[in-house]
Amino acid sequence: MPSHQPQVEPFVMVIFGATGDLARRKLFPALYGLFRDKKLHERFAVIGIGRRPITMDEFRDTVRKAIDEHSRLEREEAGWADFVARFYYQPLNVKDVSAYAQLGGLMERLENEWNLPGNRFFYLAMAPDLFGTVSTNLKASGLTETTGWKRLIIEKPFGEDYESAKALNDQIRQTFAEEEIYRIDHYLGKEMIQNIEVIRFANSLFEPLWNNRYIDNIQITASETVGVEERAAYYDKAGALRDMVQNHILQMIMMVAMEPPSRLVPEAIHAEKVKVLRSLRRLTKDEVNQYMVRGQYQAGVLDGRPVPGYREEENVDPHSLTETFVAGELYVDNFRWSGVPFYIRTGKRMAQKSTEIVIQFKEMPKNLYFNKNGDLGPNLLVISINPVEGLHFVLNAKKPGADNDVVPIAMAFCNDRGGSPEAYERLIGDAIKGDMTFFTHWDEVSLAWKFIDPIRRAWDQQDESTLHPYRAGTWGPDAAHQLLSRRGARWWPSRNQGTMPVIQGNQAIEIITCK
Ligand SMILES: NC(=O)C1=CN([C@@H]2O[C@H](COP(=O)(O)OP(=O)(O)OC[C@H]3O[C@@H](n4cnc5c(N)ncnc54)[C@H](OP(=O)(O)O)[C@@H]3O)[C@@H](O)[C@H]2O)C=CC1
Ligand SMILES: O=C1O[C@H](COP(=O)(O)O)[C@@H](O)[C@H](O)[C@H]1O
Repeated sequence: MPSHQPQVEPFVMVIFGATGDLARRKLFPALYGLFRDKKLHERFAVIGIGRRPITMDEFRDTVRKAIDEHSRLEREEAGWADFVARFYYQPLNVKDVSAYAQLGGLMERLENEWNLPGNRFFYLAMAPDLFGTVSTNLKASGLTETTGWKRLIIEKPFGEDYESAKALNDQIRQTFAEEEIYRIDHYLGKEMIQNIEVIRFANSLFEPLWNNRYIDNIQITASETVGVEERAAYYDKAGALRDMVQNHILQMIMMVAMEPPSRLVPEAIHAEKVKVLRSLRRLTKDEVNQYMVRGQYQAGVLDGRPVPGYREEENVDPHSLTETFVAGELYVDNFRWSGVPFYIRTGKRMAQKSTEIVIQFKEMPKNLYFNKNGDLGPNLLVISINPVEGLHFVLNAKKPGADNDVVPIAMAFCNDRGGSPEAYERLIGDAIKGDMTFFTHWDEVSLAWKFIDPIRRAWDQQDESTLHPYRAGTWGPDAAHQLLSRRGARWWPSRNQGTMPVIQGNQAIEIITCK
């Protein structure tokens, strides 16, 4: 959470890839939400770029449909004309540097018409192999020479390994300085991810316990029920390790494990996050299969309907060895976390959509109380990120009315306000204010790849025998459970729409918490 409140200023935003899926589903609705909540300056304009030769009116129609279908806010006629009048379209092939002159002409015209001071946003919402080209061509055509500021918002994936990410970064840095580059990781825009810092650093309760003396293990789950959908061309090359672990999962580890920053400013926060990645234990080739598990979904049943296996999906190589599931036991080798396993798991076609972080505290030094199964469950702090947003603190207490039975109870906070801004809306709003707190610094990207690359290389050299199959609709392969059971731990069941089943002995106890 930034302590300062930067001002919003007038700007022109150029969206490269404005006729694509991301623009339609996320970017236009985000701009509409910001507009409706009066978080944009009254003077702004948006230029959409794509190759297809559509007119400005057709483009505005696309924006309207996008908002009707995907906005968190119902579109209102009042104010609509004012909003949509700011959208313009310029057909352009981004590979053709000579075509940028037309874009420059349009930008200058709009800057005059809307009395804009030359603040320029360039949003790269297109295939990653075009990121570098656009950046280079923007400079070559002089569009980044401006009287105001210039900022680049760039989508994932940022490279496919350290070398390619570095090459891309070097290319972009020819045009934009690090403090002008806003690398999106949409997980950092999620309400409860942003809340992790607040929970940790605004409560004196947690800081003394937030270390290897009191925490037994940390579990991070990002499970999905969807399969590869229409993204096979990208996903079959990327796999879950690059798609989810390199960015979102490592970001969650950084948020949980970082030291308190000296001040709530982006530089101080990034510096602490980077230290976590520097302490993250890198795996040697021989250690990879000891600490990491990869899996691939097979046909199964989800929500009562049969779903195909990964290799049967459209446009997937029928012999693909791409992992759709990753689990791992990671270590942050510093004073605070030495010896505490960070268990991670992420996958497609799993039993539930759930993004959740569970902090499991250590057992009492001596148990005076037992529940009827003869044990006492550990205290848990559960941070629910998606689809439920909330916080559960699981404690032990006397079962009401019973003499000696102890049951888990939960102190819960549930964010069920509904209609709160989505990740993209928060992040675009931050970028407009010039607040980089929840964007990824190059140091984070590069260190993340340096952690991922040896795992990727090891798996790329292995055959099918280390790719664990799992049935669609389950919690992944057995090997992912064995990662924990060998240390006497287990994955805590995901909280599901308001209940948190806690398992003690072999019995699941439902703690009713939120509606
Ligand atoms: N879709 C999503 O939910 C998410 C997407 N992303 C990332 O966002 C980026 C965009 O993804 P997405 O919107 O799905 O992609 P789409 O394929 O749907 O859209 C691609 C866009 O790029 C334009 N385009 C392609 N080539 C050129 C060119 N040579 N010159 C000008 N415009 C071009 C297309 O316009 P036209 O066809 O008119 O040329 C289109 O507007 C990717 O980096 C992706 O990884 C990240 C997270 C989620
Ligand atoms: O970045 C990505 O994230 C989504 C999952 O995001 P969520 O907000 O729904 O948890 C994932 O489906 C996609 O493969 C990946 O590229």
